[in-house]
Amino acid sequence: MTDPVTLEPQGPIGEFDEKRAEAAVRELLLAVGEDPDREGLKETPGRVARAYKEILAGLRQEPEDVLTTTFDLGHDEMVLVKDIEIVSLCEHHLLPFHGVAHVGYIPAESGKITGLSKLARLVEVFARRPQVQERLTTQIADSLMRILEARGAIVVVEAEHMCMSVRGIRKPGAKTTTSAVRGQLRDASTRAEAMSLILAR
Ligand SMILES: Nc1nc2c(ncn2[C@@H]2O[C@H](COP(=O)(O)OP(=O)(O)OP(=O)(O)O)[C@@H](O)[C@H]2O)c(=O)[nH]1
Ligand SMILES: [Zn+2]
Repeated sequence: MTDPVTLEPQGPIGEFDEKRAEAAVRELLLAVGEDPDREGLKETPGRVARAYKEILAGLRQEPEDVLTTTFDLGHDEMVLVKDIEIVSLCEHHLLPFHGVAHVGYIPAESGKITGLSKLARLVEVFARRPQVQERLTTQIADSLMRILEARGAIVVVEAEHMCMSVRGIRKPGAKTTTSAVRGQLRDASTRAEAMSLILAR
């Protein structure tokens, strides 16, 4: 039998259906044996729905939406922004993973540069989606190459996954590091320079 929920109007792809999220949270509370109508939980489905809307806002954004401001500064050497805090949602368990991203690129020959804050905004676009850390890392690097026509890109993400610390194997503090290196940053010496800047404290 077809699930009646799937027959409801879907709206445009990517639209967040707050009512549906609310109903799902109410259902989850029932499934765990709670009473969603008790005083303390009455507002919870609505709160959780709004929280997910915020945490998953990147689903309704494209990298092109944020890498908008570009200047021609004639700077053709590496630009690196370190320690951009990230909170994302592991797509396997819908539990957060959090840590930092380091994002660097070598601008296009033309000197096309973006604002520094836009690099952090780019990270947010991809972090605020159901993710795996590897895909988050490569999507950021690939967007820099494609949209800024960068000659090289390097992205390193270090994160702790709640699905590894609060459940399952329960290893709080374990950090996962992923990297994506593109274009000229694959050259051994350029890559080594970038990594030493990233690792410097
Ligand atoms: N590669 C990768 N794995 C992830 C990420 N986030 C979570 N995982 C892993 O996804 C895997 C899912 O494994 P399953 O065996 O299907 O699920 P599970 O039974 O909940 O696994 P355990 O966590 O080992 O209890 C786990 O090993 C998680 O640690 C990520 O960003 N990247
Ligand atoms: Zn997980």
